Amino acid sequence: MTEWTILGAGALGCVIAGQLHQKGERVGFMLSERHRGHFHPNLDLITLSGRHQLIQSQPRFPEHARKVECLMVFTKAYHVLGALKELQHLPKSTPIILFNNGMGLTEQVKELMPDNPLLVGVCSHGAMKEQDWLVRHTGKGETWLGALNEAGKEWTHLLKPLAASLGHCEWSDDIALHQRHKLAVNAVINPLTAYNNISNGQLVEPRFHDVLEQLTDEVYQVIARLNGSDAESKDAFRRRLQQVIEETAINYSSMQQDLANGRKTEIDYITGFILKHADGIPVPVSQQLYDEIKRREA
Ligand SMILES: NC(=O)C1=CN([C@@H]2O[C@H](COP(=O)(O)OP(=O)(O)OC[C@H]3O[C@@H](n4cnc5c(N)ncnc54)[C@H](OP(=O)(O)O)[C@@H]3O)[C@@H](O)[C@H]2O)C=CC1
Ligand SMILES: CC(C)(CO)C(=O)C(=O)O
Repeated sequence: MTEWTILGAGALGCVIAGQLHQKGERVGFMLSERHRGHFHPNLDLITLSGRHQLIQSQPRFPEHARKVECLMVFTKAYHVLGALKELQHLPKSTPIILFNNGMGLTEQVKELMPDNPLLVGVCSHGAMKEQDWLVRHTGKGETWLGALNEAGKEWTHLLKPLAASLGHCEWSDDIALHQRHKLAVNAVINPLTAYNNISNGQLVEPRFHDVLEQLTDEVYQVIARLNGSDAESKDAFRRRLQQVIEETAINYSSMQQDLANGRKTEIDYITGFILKHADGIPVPVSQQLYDEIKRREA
């Protein structure tokens, strides 16, 4: 049985680790430097039903990389390259699955890890870190897996244990399409909620009607052009967006939380992607939100 190594023991990484562990899978955490020399308690995962599940796991650091059998990367997008660079001893045969939100890292990861099987996971589970080693699973979602390079295509067998543990996991031959699908929702909800310091549900208030409409339109046009014949209709995108807003109404988006807590956001990989691919499509709202959030981040 393959051991899953979780790089990025934050909210989502811990929730996925917990679900794998619950199904009897072997799981390990590859920790960041700040954890070295500290006591590592068992991970306390609060499941969707509110039950506490304690997960015992052997903490690992980059010098243990040569033993890693399958690496799942759950760091924020801006930490992915730095975290991978630390794993100099990672075997070239070890598959690496990137789960970060946003896009724009693919080429750099391919350059950095040219021999490893590379995959992407697009995951819509919800997770919240309440404190170090205490994580809450806040929403059940889907997981899509796809290859980033030829070697990655040999790892479709990972689906079975992932589907058994996560409730859903399917293979996609066009994983970038799934990434853009998710990115489109994030590119509307995240910067607007972060900029206005509001919960997702507050976006339906009349004062946000016009800006929400305009941003939805900008993001739709950019993503629809990239998706070509696979593009959803604008109404379908609106309905999907509305559904996420309703289902996560009481939640604060990850970007709102990052900005409100003085952390770096993933704006470069979400709104930054929209700006980069606008290619003549006017995107004034996206540009203004991007500039303002970058200014506040600094
Ligand atoms: N939370 C959610 O519901 C969802 C999140 N996502 C995406 O998943 C990704 C992770 O999100 P989330 O779990 O919320 O983020 P968190 O900030 O909670 O977790 C990220 C973790 O990465 C760790 N990390 C950073 N650098 C390194 C390193 N060099 N080596 C090892 N670990 C490192 C951090 O460690 P430490 O701070 O301890 O040093 C932190 O624990 C993001 O891209 C997010 O957008 C996608 C879907 C849902
Ligand atoms: C779907 C959404 C917007 C939920 O808050 C999210 O993925 C995020 O906050 O990053």
